Amino acid sequence: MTAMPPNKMLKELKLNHIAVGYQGTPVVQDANFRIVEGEIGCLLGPSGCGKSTLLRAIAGFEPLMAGDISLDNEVISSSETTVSPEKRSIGMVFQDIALFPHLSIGENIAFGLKHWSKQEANARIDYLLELVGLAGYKDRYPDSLSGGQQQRVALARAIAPKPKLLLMDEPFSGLDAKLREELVPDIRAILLHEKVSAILVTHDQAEAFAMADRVAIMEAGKILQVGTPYEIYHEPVSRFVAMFIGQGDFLPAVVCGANCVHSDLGEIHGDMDHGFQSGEKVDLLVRPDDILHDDDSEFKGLIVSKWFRGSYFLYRVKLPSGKVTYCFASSHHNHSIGQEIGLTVNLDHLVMFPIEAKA
Ligand SMILES: Nc1ncnc2c1ncn2[C@@H]1O[C@H](COP(=O)(O)OP(=O)(O)OP(=O)(O)O)[C@@H](O)[C@H]1O
Repeated sequence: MTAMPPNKMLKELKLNHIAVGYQGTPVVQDANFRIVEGEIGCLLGPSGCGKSTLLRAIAGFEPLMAGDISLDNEVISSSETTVSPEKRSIGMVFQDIALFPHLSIGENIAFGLKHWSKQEANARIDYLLELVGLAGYKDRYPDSLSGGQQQRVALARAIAPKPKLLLMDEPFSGLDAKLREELVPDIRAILLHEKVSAILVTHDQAEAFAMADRVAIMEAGKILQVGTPYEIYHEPVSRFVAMFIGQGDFLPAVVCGANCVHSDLGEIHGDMDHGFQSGEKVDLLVRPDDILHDDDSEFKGLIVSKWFRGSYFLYRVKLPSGKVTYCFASSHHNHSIGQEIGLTVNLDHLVMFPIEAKA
């Protein structure tokens, strides 16, 4: 396979305090985000929070009400100017794959290569088909391909003209869970190989974490936090982010030192200063993997519900205080609802929030 790296790699895409909306009403406000060379970003949030609107603004389909977007230091959108989508060197992949049904796979990929010589375009098509694992499919038609194969072709078509940036709006949501799980790391590997920077829109946390280097969590038109998947999961800046990402519970707790907190789980010592004052009342975030089943532990919980997840059990356990949390157990520890089991607390990174004032 002849490697053909993109000529025009993105250096930086920067969203600077942008507002976007419809009919004069902003639906995204004060959004800041950036991705750099070879990076895959993600806009993650619940339905209706404004992810697609933001993506459409980056693509140039929606004008800005405030702020600006720059691509390699050139402003491509502001409240005064919107460089047209076709002049942005940005490719797009959508949920509804939208391959041209009357064109062969090769012709679909050739669609954005009209200005290329026939020889160069053919070489590019062969190269991309091999890259996406569909060598030999050039003369087939879209309806003879599976959903996953069609999405690979859509990716090949979008990156064929070597865009600086690829925008993907829920590209996997039409595919079944197993296929999605297989396809996501493949697509990430292809983008990294081709050094194409990309932004993915999704409401699926697992997809975001598997795909992206940098994730922006959105709620109601605002970006609440930007970070690596690890930071977002382990260092959420708000209750919303903590609860939107993964499972967990808040336990009432009292601070007992710079890295210490006392809760229904006993006294826990974290691995760094949490910034709260001794004596302060807080809510402590407890994730399923923070509490492990341990036959030898004196600390007990009563199983109130359970899920078999193949390689492990996830239990909901009632603590002696009456609070309920999650607990992990390996898959051969199959206990019944109503049974008491030993628990070990495995929590060294303390995530806490001030107690919310009751209305
Ligand atoms: N063309 C439009 N005209 C008016 N309002 C719109 C338009 N498109 C979207 N909206 C509104 O803007 C808000 C954000 O929509 P958007 O599609 O950006 O959200 P999203 O996070 O991508 O949602 P989903 O995950 O459901 O696709 C919603 O309240 C939506 O109703």
